[in-house]
Amino acid sequence: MLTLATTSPGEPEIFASLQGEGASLGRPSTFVRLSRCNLACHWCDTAYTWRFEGDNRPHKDALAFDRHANQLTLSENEVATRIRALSPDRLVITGGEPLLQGAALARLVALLPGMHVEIETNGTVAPHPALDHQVHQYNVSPKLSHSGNPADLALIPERLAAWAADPRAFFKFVVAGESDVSEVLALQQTYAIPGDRLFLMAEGRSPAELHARNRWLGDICLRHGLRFTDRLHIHLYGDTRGT
Ligand SMILES: C[S@@+](CC[C@H](N)C(=O)[O-])C[C@H]1O[C@@H](n2cnc3c(N)ncnc32)[C@H](O)[C@@H]1O
Ligand SMILES: Nc1nc2[nH]cc(C(=O)O)c2c(=O)[nH]1
Ligand code: SF4
Ligand SMILES: [Mg+2]
Repeated sequence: MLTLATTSPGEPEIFASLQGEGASLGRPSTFVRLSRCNLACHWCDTAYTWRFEGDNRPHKDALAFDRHANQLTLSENEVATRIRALSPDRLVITGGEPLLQGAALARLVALLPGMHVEIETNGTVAPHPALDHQVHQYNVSPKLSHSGNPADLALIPERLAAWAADPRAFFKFVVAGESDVSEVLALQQTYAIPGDRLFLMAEGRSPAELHARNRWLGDICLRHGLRFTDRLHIHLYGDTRGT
C-alpha cells in the first residue's frame, strides 16, 4: 500500500505536467505525490503532505482539509492503473519524502515496465535496494540551514557521499541568499560533486519571488560553473496542487 497526498479530499495527487525543475525541465511527465516527510522545511511548498494540523498556504478548499483528508492509502495496483491512464512515459515520484515508502514504491515501479523513473528526494534516506535498481534519475535536494532543519537530520554524510558518487543523482539546492551559496560551495567541495550535476534553484512559491532572485542566482551559477534551474510550473500554473 502507498500513502499519497491529495489534491482534494479523496483524490490522490497523480497528475500529468511538464517537469518544472532540474535536469529534465520541460519533459512531459506523470507525477505521483506521496504523503509524509522526515524533515520540516519552513518554506516547504507542499507542507500539506506532512503538516496535518493545517494547510500552510491559501487553497480554495482549505477548510475542507483535515488530517485524514490530506492523505489517502491506495494499493500499488490502483496507483499503477491511474498512472497508465495518463500518457507520459516518464514518471516523477515526489512528496513529501517518497523514499520513506521505498518498499511499496519498488512494487509500484515493477508494475510499470518501460517507464523512465525519476525520484525527487531530500537525500536523507537510502533508497530501498528493490527500488534502487529500477530508478533512472534521482533529483536530490539536500536542505541547507535556512530550511530550519537541524543539520544532523538534514545532511547525512554517508548519504551525501553516496549520491555524489552516483551518476544518476542530480543535486538541486534551494537558495535564497549569499550564505546559502557558501553552504552549497562547501558541500560541493567536501563531497566532490561535479558542477554538471549540481543545480541552484531560487526559493520561491510565486513568479514574483522567483523573478526577484533568478538574475542574481544565474550570475552565481555562471561564476561558479554550476547549473541553474527555474521552477517552470510556478510560472505556468502558480503554486497549485496537481500541477
Ligand atoms: C516538495 S519537495 C518533495 C521532495 C523531497 N521532499 C525534497 O525536498 O526534495 C520537491 C522539491 O521542491 C523544492 N521546494 C520545496 N519548497 C520550495 C520553495 N519554497 N522554493 C523552492 N523550492 C522548493 C524542494 O527542495 C524539492 O527540490
Ligand atoms: N510541474 C512540476 N514539476 C515538479 N518538479 C518537481 C516537483 C515536486 O514537487 O517535486 C514538481 C511539481 O510539483 N510540479
Ligand atoms: S524535505 Fe521536501 S517535502 Fe519535506 S519539508 Fe522539505 S521540501 Fe517539504
Ligand atoms: Mg513542487
